[in-house]
Amino acid sequence: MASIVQFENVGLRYGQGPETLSDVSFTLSAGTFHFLVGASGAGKTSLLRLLYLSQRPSRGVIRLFGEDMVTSPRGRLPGFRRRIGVVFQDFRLVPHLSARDNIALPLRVAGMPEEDIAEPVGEMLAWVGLSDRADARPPTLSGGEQQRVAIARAVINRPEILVADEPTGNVDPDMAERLLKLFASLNRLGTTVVMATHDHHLLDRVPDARLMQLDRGRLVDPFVAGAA
Ligand SMILES: Nc1ncnc2c1ncn2[C@@H]1O[C@H](COP(=O)(O)OP(=O)(O)OP(=O)(O)O)[C@@H](O)[C@H]1O
Repeated sequence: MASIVQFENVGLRYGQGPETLSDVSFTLSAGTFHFLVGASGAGKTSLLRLLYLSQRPSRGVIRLFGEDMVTSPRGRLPGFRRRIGVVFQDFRLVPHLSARDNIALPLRVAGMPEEDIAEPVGEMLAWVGLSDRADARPPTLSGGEQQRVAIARAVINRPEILVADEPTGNVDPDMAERLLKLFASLNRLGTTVVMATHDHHLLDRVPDARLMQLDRGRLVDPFVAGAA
């Protein structure tokens, strides 16, 4: 399988502080599913930020889609970012847009004709159980509902890479399993998934998922979930 993500001796330092991530090296094959785990403060969100290109490393090499992201001209980064779906820990929904229009955003940005947008958005709303909240704006939604809108927005255009930071942190166990199934079906269609989670119950729910474990900014040797 071709590799879609490669980190080589990546380090990240915020300002003049100590390194938050050190000597992080790994390769993800296209179409794989990875859980990212580690104690609070271990560097999970920081690693994901590097992966979805909102942060540049202080050292090392990051290759996505076979291209070097560190030396790539800044003007090309938005094009790469559009191939990556992101579920942010704090959702980052557009507050004045309805749930429906938040979910439709990636399709509009990609230039999909307006008449083709309603159907996939309706399907996604149903998938995340929010058909009856389609016209609600984020400030009037609960945390769990906002999280589901954020997930629907991240996956609607079937990104090549899906990066999700604690995507089940605000939902009940049944909804967490349902959302995980959504990620797994997207993964079966070819999307490479990296999902940070504190929820260890979910780890054996995705067959063949691998575990990436961070310990104080360093990656512990990966092993297959469930085998440990
Ligand atoms: N923008 C920032 N500026 C300075 N320090 C930061 C910044 N973001 C994160 N850090 C620091 O980097 C370290 C790792 O934080 P990070 O959020 O990546 O951990 P995490 O594993 O995602 O934690 P959690 O599970 O609590 O979300 C922490 O010590 C944090 O204080």
